[in-house]
Amino acid sequence: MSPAFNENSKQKAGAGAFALRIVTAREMQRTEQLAFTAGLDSYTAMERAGRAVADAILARWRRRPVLVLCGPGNNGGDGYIIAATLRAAGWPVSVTALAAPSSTDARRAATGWGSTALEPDDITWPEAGGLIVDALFGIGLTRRLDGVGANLVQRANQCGAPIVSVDIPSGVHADTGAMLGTAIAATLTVTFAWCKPGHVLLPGRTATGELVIADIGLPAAPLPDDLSPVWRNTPALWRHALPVPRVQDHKYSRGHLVAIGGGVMTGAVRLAVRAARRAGAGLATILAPAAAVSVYAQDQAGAIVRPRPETADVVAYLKDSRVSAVLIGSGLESGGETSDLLRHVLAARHATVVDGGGLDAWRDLDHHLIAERAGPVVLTPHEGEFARLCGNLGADLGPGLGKLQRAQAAARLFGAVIVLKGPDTVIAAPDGRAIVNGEAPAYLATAGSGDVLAGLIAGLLTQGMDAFAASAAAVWLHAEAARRFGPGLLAEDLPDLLPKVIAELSAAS
Ligand SMILES: NC(=O)C1=CN([C@@H]2O[C@H](COP(=O)(O)OP(=O)(O)OC[C@H]3O[C@@H](n4cnc5c(N)ncnc54)[C@H](OP(=O)(O)O)[C@@H]3O)[C@@H](O)[C@H]2O)[C@@H](O)CC1
Ligand SMILES: [K+]
Repeated sequence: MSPAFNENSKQKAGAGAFALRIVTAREMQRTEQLAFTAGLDSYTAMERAGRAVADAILARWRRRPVLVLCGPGNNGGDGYIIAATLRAAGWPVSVTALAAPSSTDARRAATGWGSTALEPDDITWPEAGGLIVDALFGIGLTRRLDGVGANLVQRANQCGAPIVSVDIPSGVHADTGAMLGTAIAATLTVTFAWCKPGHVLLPGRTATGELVIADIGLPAAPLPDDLSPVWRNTPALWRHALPVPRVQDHKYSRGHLVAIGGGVMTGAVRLAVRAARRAGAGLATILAPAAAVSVYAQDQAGAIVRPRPETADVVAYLKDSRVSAVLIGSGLESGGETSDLLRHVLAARHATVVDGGGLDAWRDLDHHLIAERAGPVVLTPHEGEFARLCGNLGADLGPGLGKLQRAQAAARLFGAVIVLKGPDTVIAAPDGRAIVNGEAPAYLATAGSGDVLAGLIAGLLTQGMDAFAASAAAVWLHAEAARRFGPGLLAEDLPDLLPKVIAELSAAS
């Protein structure tokens, strides 16, 4: 397993993995408190935060009229520092205050700004050639925006000037990415120390625009022990674990994947198996209903296709010690036969990817079978499948449970890696680790692309890669292949794009 996935302190981690962390608002606040206890002055932190935002603005825009919207908390405090810094750089700056500053540091920053703050009714909104700084609410936002605050957000979004958000667009929930009533649509967001879930999960990711993560000297003390192990998905986390064939390898030692083929929707497993083979699986065998054998056999000359007239044939085949992973569910109907097959597949104790119809079958499994199985399991639901799989999972944790927390809860419940798919796919492990993939291109919203992903995960698993790392790697490779192809992408295109993406990663490591 990657050391990056285990890091829990700055000392233990490579700087790269450390910087990729995603922390909740509460974790950020605790990190901040530890730093203050260790001697960091809280106003110094605010000054650094404000200057970091002002620097990002000065690096991107030439002198122009700027309106700074300040809220009552420390986010507003940052806003007064930004206003004073831009004024000192010669910019025409005006400030409006939603309410008087409510913290000691924010009051001090407002005093430092020194000039009058406009009443919201007296604002002259900048045009496209101006700039707005959104310092209304940061990670301390707890309630829905309404009244004057909501009105300021809407007017700012409508006025046509680019908006720079301080820490997070006001109105976005830092832990879930949800919009609390309404939210700023930023061109640029400057956050501090680490990214928050709200920057990478939709709709917060769209509201964030370009994201800059500024170093303001935090953490300045050892991290809280129980900081949740969550990262943004990039190759730094798993590149070193990608399988590379050794000189003595043969097809079985490179990994033998068995895919359970369906009788009608044969395309799913054909796509999946091609992706697995392109990812390096030495051999793929499709166990297909007798009537569909010729369809599978005509598609890929290099894959083995065997009939499976009875479930017993599958059971016997999976006893072969040369099988190293199983893919079940792609193109299978939910219901009796699939449930029966899934029970037998799990009993065979291989690493297993469960997709499509297999996910409904998983829901109906006896829980002792889930607990007793030995092989690692990856479940790959999209939101609809997740809702059927998990029902109101997490409802007891509060109404605002986000995608990240839902995936983590499901992974713990099932003891399986969950790949909760979408434009902001979350990969969660049973031990609480999670990775958010924030960069999937919309071209992936096409039939069959989920089958390719399931096959790609299975292809990496079958070569011995850890289930969590294999899932994160597959999600990233899948998105990168799609990004390179661009418009007109078909799921059929994806498998053959993989070798180049993988080769470039391997060459760069
Ligand atoms: N983390 C760091 O390292 C550093 C963080 N820094 C900065 O501090 C920010 C966090 O500051 P923060 O904790 O004061 O919270 P913030 O976001 O200003 O909001 C709290 C205020 O809003 C109010 N309020 C809440 N919801 C509301 C609503 N719907 N409608 C109306 N009001 C509402 C709430 O009122 P209350 O709930 O108390 O009644 C309170 O007055 C952080 O994002 C970053 O910018 C840097 O300065 C230094 C380093
Ligand atoms: K903000």
